[in-house]
Amino acid sequence: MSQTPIGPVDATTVPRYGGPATFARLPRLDEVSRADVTIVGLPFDSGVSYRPGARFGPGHIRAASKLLRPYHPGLAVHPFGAQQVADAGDLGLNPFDIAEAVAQTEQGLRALGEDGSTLLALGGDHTLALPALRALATLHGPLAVVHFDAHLDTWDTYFGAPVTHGTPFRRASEEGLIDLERSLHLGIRGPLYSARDLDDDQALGFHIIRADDYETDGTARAVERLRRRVEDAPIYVSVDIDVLDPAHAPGTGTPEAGGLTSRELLTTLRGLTGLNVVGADIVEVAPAYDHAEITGIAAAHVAYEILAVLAGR
Ligand SMILES: N=C(N)NCCCC(=O)O
Ligand SMILES: [Zn+2]
Ligand SMILES: [Zn+2]
Repeated sequence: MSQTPIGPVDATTVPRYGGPATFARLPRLDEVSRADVTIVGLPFDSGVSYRPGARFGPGHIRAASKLLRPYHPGLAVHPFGAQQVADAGDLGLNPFDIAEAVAQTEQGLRALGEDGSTLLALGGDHTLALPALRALATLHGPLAVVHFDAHLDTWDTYFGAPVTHGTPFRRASEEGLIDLERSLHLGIRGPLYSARDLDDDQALGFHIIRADDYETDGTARAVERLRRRVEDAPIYVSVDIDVLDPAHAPGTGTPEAGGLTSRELLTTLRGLTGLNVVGADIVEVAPAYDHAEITGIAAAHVAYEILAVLAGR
């Protein structure tokens, strides 16, 4: 990075509730010559199996990100100062054709990432992890997927449909986009269709750190297991906000009781410091079910935590 990054609008000059509608009031991508990290919205929710509304996620996360400050004390970094972060706005995705929206996402992300910029995508539903992995695997080869979710998302089909928000990691596994020796789910819990769901997931090769494991073993142990699993592989971080307990994230489409606290999630993400994160998404934020921006704030802080990890590179 040769120039000083352009950071957020100064909150001592322009109050936080005003200013640009970009993530954290950062510059738009067209206002900087190049971004080290590009934030992009993916407003699409035609792949959901229950409550719709995640198409409004990107705007909600941006609105809830206005209070983020420039210094991250936990990691002693300036997430917006150590690197140029910019907001590319939203991709235009067809709401009536999943296959086309998935193709548009892959193409859009590939275009944004081709200059080496690290992508942080704001969903949108979890279907979008599939085109994101397609785009990034072309650049990096098979990726270690660090997947935070209540759900496995390795189911086969819904109503015969292969590309949905419950199936992205099955399809991506079949396509060879995932390093299945280095991938894991964290926060898994709740009712399944049958015990076979877990067998199928294990047969693909995923490891699981369950929500219950946080209760019995604590967050530090989860971080230890996570780091041992991924080693130095290129990592794709996928955060389905329903990994959080509905008390910490009510604004989502398929909520499950007994989830992580936002503190457990943020601390685990911080544990990715020093690892090779090459891309990330935050998905399933459905603002119509949110209250007092609880879910939006959690998602904005998840993004900030990931940016802080990237700033440490
Ligand atoms: N990816 C999310 N959020 N949910 C998947 C749930 C699929 C189901 O309805 O069983
Ligand atoms: Zn989920
Ligand atoms: Zn999911």
